[in-house]
Amino acid sequence: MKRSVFAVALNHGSQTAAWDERFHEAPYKTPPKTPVWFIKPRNTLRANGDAVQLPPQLTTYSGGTLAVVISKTARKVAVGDAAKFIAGYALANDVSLAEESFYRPAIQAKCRDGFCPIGEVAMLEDVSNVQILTTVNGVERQRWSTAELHRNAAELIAALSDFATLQAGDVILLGTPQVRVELAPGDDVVISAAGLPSLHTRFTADAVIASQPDGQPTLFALGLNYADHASELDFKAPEEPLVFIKAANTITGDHSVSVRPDNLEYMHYEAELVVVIGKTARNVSRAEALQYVQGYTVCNDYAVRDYLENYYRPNLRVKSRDTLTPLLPKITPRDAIPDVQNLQLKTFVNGQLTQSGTTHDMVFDVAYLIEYLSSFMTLQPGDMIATGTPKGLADVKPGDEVVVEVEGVGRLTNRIVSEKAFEESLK
Ligand SMILES: O=C(O)C[C@H](/C=C/C(=O)C(=O)O)C(=O)O
Ligand SMILES: [Mg+2]
Repeated sequence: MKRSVFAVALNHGSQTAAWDERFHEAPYKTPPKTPVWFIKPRNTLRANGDAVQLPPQLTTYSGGTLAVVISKTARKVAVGDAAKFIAGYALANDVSLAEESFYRPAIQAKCRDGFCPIGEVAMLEDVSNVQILTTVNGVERQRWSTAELHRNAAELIAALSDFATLQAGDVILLGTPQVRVELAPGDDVVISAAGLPSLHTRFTADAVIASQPDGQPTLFALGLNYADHASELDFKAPEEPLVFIKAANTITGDHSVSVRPDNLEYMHYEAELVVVIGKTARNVSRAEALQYVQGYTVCNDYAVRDYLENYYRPNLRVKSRDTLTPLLPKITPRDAIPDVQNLQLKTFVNGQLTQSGTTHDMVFDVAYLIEYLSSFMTLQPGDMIATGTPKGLADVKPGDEVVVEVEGVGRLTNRIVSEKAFEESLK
């Protein structure tokens, strides 16, 4: 079962209380209006009883929480109907480094190997006031209640399924308090709650051979990885890769439709080269990185900028919407591309060339991105990296035909439809 694991930050009252003053200042400007989603990619997933290696020299925290498991396809679910889409609940551990900022996605803090152990599923009738208990080596270190959460499981299912269709087996972690439990090598951590199987994880300094994760291949994407695109958005080029993750629900195919939500100011295309990982990669050097590439393909990393909030920006509601990541199914083998940093990227809207750039202008090149990501997480065959888009964005409207092209790799065509027309087509 290839599941996606979503999580929400700032959903516990103690977090928003602790950060409230900061959230009224730059770069946040205002407290979050919508759930602050993030993804726990498959390299983070572990089962009950698995050991997890603590990253050396980094203070790491346990984040015991409750997870809701989806029972069947859930699309635009009303809060009152959410119970029909719940298979049960599980205890989980949102393991994390300290979060110094919520502005940009916290990939290094949240997505390291083993940073999401999830226990066995069981049904609970009432989760409005579940006591989540964390013990370390048999001593109680944290106790909190789901009654302290801003949004409950039903509200989170409704909010997420409004833009991302959920599948059976998908999981949502409901959040954690501001104060977390610091971990040390050798710690035996047990997360427990009445009516649910406990979750036991042993944290170690030693290298751990992990079980094969059962999650969806990870789709990484890069923000501002072309200096000219950064400048057209009034940003400086980033000093380290601005990585975000897109969930499987957003991917669609060639000659598909992409839905432009109604009542929008601005939805733009983004022609991008996509790297497909071919071999398990961990701590890979830049010099050897391309040996871990299976090949390349093309995506259109659409963005609905109306929905941008300055929390884990670009947030999932902008970048992980259903149908807004057309991806060419054909993978061009690595050896068919002599120099991946010398490829033309183009976008045509209704036959007119509207975007043109070259992979030579990437701020962080393909080999460096593999070295960077594999330095703190294990990349698996099938994982993909959408490497960013150059200057030349423009709004697209229903009826537009959008073609994105990467020299030597392929052309990807799709058509924009309005949300109204798309919903009509589903009836
Ligand atoms: O505005 C931002 O935070 C950057 C964000 C993502 C950019 C890309 O996906 C890219 O540069 O390819 C955005 O523009 O939504
Ligand atoms: Mg992009």
